[in-house]
Amino acid sequence: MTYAVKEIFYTLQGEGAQAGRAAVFCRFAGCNLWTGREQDRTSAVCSFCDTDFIGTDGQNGGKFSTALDLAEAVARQWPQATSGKPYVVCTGGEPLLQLDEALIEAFHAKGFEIAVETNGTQAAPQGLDWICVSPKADAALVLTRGDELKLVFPQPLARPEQFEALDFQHFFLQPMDSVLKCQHTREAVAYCMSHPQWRLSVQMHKVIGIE
Ligand SMILES: C[S@@+](CC[C@H](N)C(=O)[O-])C[C@H]1O[C@@H](n2cnc3c(N)ncnc32)[C@H](O)[C@@H]1O
Ligand SMILES: Nc1nc2[nH]cc(C(=O)O)c2c(=O)[nH]1
Ligand code: SF4
Ligand SMILES: [Mg+2]
Repeated sequence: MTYAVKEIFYTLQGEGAQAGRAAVFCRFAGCNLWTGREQDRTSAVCSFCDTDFIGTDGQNGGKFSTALDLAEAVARQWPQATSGKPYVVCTGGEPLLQLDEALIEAFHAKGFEIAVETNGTQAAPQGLDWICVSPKADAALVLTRGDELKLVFPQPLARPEQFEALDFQHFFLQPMDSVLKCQHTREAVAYCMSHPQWRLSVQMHKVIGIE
């Protein structure tokens, strides 16, 4: 299996229950809900994406012909001789189009705890340590259990009530980043205050200006 990776970088997780934790981000190229091209955005199933996931031309990106090659490239970004469990966040694009059990084994063999950020339209392979599902209106949800459900808000056709009974430990609303971000944030705050099952996820990395 060849893995197409847009970029690999070391930063702090900016979102959800693990926000503030040091992590290597492995951003896979490609998504099943948008081509990534601006001219296709309005007709895409997912039209609010904040990420460039086309191609393999980002920092440390490339095509990796084996799971070991990719795991080594990720491990090179983790600081040497530190305390704390190495942590990799697999994202994209849609990581579950590519992340397979061979790669999970290779990351584990390098000592990594493995998280995934997924749109929930694909089944997850065995062995992941942290599953964050972010459902999208108009895309059938296949992955209905995990560690956190992080709903970009508001999506008129994907309301929090549709997901509140699913099997997740944490439920987050993440204000949709767009020209209306401030309004979306106020609406998410109001929803969390009236529905305390839900917590607010502010995209911390954007606030503090890190990757
Ligand atoms: C770029 S996606 C990649 C992973 C996967 N395809 C997914 O959608 O979960 C990473 C996270 O950013 C969120 N996201 C994407 N665009 C956003 C936006 N405009 N505002 C807030 N969150 C956004 C997604 O919902 C997801 O939780
Ligand atoms: N710092 C930081 N945290 C993140 N959490 C999820 C991200 C993503 O794009 O999947 C992301 C990201 O791009 N940067
Ligand atoms: S599913 Fe994720 S990567 Fe794909 S377009 Fe939507 S937010 Fe972006
Ligand atoms: Mg991001």
